[in-house]
Amino acid sequence: MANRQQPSSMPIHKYGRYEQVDIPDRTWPGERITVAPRWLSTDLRDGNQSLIDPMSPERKRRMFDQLVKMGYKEIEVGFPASGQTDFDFVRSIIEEEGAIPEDVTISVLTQAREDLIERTVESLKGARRATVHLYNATAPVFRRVVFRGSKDDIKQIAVDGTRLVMEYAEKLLGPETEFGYQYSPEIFTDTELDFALEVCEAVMDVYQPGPGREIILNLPATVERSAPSTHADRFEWMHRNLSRREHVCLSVHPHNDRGTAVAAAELAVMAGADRVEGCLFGQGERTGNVDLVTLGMNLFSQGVDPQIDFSDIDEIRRTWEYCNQMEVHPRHPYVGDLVYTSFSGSHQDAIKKGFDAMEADALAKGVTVDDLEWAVPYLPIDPKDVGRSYEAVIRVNSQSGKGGVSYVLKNDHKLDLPRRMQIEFSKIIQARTDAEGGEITPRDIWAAFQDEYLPNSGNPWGRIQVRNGQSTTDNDGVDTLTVEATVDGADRVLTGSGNGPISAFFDALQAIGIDVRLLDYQEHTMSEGASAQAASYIECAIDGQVLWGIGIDANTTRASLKAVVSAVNRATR
Ligand SMILES: CC(=O)SCCNC(=O)CCNC(=O)[C@H](O)C(C)(C)COP(=O)(O)OP(=O)(O)OC[C@H]1O[C@@H](n2cnc3c(N)ncnc32)[C@H](O)[C@@H]1OP(=O)(O)O
Ligand SMILES: CC(C)C(=O)C(=O)O
Ligand SMILES: [Mg+2]
Repeated sequence: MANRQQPSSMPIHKYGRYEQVDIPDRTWPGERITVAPRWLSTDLRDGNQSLIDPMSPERKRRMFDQLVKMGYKEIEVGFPASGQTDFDFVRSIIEEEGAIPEDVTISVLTQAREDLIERTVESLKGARRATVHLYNATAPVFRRVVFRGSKDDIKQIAVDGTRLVMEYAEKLLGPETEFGYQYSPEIFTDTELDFALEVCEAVMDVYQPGPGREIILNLPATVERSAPSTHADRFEWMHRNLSRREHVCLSVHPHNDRGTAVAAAELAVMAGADRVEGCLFGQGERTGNVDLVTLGMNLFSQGVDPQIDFSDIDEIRRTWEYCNQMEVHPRHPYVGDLVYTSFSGSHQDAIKKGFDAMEADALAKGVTVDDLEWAVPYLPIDPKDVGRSYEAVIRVNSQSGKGGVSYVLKNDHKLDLPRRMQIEFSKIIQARTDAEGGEITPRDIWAAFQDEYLPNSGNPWGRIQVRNGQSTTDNDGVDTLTVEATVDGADRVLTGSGNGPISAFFDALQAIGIDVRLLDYQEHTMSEGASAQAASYIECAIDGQVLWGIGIDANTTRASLKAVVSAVNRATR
């Protein structure tokens, strides 16, 4: 087919191309992530600084406790020199016995300005483990517009800032504090690579990382501008060229301006990054920081332990929504309201078959479904693993087919409809969703099913209602059936004989002018144990119409007779 697209009127001349990196022997495409990187949550700093209404101390504390509970061991808790609120929050968690677990390191951000550095270090007094994180922008436009200085001037800001952090840490923090240092060349992604390296080296010359003295070099995509592959190339280049690499924790800090922060983080880890900074559900400046939940769950879905507990994702989401006063989008990966739900017919069909196949495999292997590798089409993970139920997995509207409707009946009512009956009932539901629009709930599907096939339960309709039946079998295997029934409102006793109760019943119906021929018959138990109910499904040709009926009863013979009545009544409805 010819491409008929036309040039747009968009002002494309305003934007330049992002430079590629010349690294033809790149190795990252062949790497796999087999262990979780170190995580740092910056929800309380980058996330908080981008809120219309920054978190109150109480909200900050709720978020901090949630992050600790999930297993984050590095948490950026604020920008203490920004004002009293952040400073007091840092003091409050340090001063409250046990608020910061022994193995959790808090970190705080500061600009490279002496007064701010002093205040920042002061906020950490008495902390068990604390990192000061210093940043200054290094990209050309920032050098020219913000700092109005040369490359050397900008490098000097980083060098002086690092020296000041060390001096104030020495002066203000006691031996009880295990002190760490992090430097970020802000706007790394727009900084010339050799200059970013030069600044990082100069910072290291001051800080002198070495055995037992790690430095965290965090290379932020402050504004995401490149493809994740180019970002990865830049990381591989830094990873290869940094000196003292074994004493450097190389950290990635993607923002999501192009919507590819998750990919950028993953490829950066493949390219050598040891650590990822981000926020839950992608909160953060503009389009957000990289989403730590998606990253962690992506590992989980590949069989890699994220070392973070997402098993109650709705609880995490509720806390996040409360603290940020924002809502998670219904399509947000792993957590949105609709992400484990299929409306469309072919998806539902495949999901239902997937669940059935998992059950059958588990049965055949003598294990539980949870012991098997997850293999349900259209569901990348088992919703149960994040605390979701299967209730919302399939929802039915006009785009749905037999798979969805029969999934609801099987899941909610233990009725495993034969395939042709699924098709028959699905048409009934389809007619309704087409006529009324919107979604039909599982409760309404069940009401429609009862009304269509089980009219005797609470809603008697149809020509025949059976009350009692007795059958006897003679020595030749001929069944004689006597049934007490109401036929067209009058009490009748029907008798017939055949080579089984169903054919005997057909014979009895023949006597009152109803011609029934058996086409298919299936049954299954609905539960285990002595009081188990059985479901019988019968497909009949009745006076020229082909119809299904269903009967449910603890006795399989009664269930099959009820199924015949269900079909016969439907034929004359
Ligand atoms: C990418 C990021 O997310 S970076 C983190 C951003 N977060 C925040 O800014 C939240 C907290 N910040 C604040 O509350 C305020 O900015 C404060 C209190 C820290 C400082 O406020 P102010 O003193 O009014 O300065 P302001 O923030 O406007 O900074 C501008 C000045 O700092 C300089 N500056 C900016 N960043 C840095 C830096 N990292 N290191 C050194 N100087 C810096 C600018 O060049 C400018 O200097 P000038 O006044 O000489 O032109
Ligand atoms: C302070 C730095 C790390 C930052 O948040 C950014 O550049 O996005
Ligand atoms: Mg940021």
